[in-house]
Amino acid sequence: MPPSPVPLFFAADHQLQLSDYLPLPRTTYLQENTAELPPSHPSTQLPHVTLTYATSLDSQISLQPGLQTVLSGPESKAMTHFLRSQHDAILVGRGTAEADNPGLNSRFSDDGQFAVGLDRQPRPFVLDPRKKLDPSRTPKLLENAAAGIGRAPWWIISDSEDVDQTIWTNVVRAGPYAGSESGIDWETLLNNLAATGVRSIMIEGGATVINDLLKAKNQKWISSVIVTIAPTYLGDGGVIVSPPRSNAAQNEARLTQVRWIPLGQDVVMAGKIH
Ligand SMILES: NC(=O)C1=CN([C@@H]2O[C@H](COP(=O)(O)OP(=O)(O)OC[C@H]3O[C@@H](n4cnc5c(N)ncnc54)[C@H](O)[C@@H]3O)[C@@H](O)[C@H]2O)C=CC1
Ligand SMILES: Nc1nc(O)c(N)c(N[C@@H]2O[C@H](COP(=O)(O)O)[C@@H](O)[C@H]2O)n1
Repeated sequence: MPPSPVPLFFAADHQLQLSDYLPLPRTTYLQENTAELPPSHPSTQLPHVTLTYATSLDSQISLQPGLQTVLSGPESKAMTHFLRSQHDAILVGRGTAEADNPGLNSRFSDDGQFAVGLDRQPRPFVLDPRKKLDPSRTPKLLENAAAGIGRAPWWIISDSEDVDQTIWTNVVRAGPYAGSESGIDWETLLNNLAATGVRSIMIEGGATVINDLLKAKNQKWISSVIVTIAPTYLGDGGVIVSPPRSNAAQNEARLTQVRWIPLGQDVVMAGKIH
């Protein structure tokens, strides 16, 4: 089969334009053998958090709950894969894991030619505080890890869940969890992630995760926002990104240091939130 053409993202070296929004170059390595990791990380620094997703013009990230919807074109999708290679970890909510059966690995090298090696793959984390997800419903994550083209997934559950260590081997605690209204305590979670060696994490979704992180009280944990905007309206009934307002008089989340990068038919917007 002839090799597929190098996506425009790599050919045009848009990586440079994104560099202000990326974490520091990866220097640490999460090891597959967790026994080799120190019990807690000496640094108290929280990870760099990149919030990144693809949206329609009507602020929707999928056609309906539970349905995976292709929004990014090949160029912006390639950018997402580049971003994945720049982060230690990647996080999605249980809804996304169940709906999409995602791979969450990086499938391009920096020049777009090859898949990156395991040392550049992010660790996938699935946020599932009530431990409702059956790991067998996310076969791609497990297959990628078995094939050596992605890291083994870890699960994020609340403090109150019991864990059967024979099934739930790779677990990070999210602190207490009272329900989706209040969400999780991101500071606790980010501290716990840092303790496993995570220095940078990209958060891809879905809407429940994004809307919680964009709440006024949680925005401070976001280091940068990188959103792909696709030239399409999905219409009523989709999964909407729109955080709840805490103060009607104020814009809840105005981005600064904004940069727009056209990529194929899409535009990518990068910014900071504080
Ligand atoms: N276009 C894009 O870039 C993306 C689209 N999606 C789409 O989003 C949809 C899934 O979105 P949702 O249904 O909202 O599911 P979700 O992926 O946000 O997961 C919801 C579940 O995750 C947990 N959770 C999420 N946020 C939490 C928080 N702050 N605190 C505690 N627990 C939390 C809870 O168990 C909750 O039931 C799918 O259709 C998927 O295809 C997902 C990711 C990216
Ligand atoms: N960047 C982007 N564009 C879209 O159009 C999307 N639907 C998504 N979805 C996210 O990517 C995950 C799928 O990843 P794999 O290709 O299976 O590795 C999906 O779960 C969403 O997080 N992203």
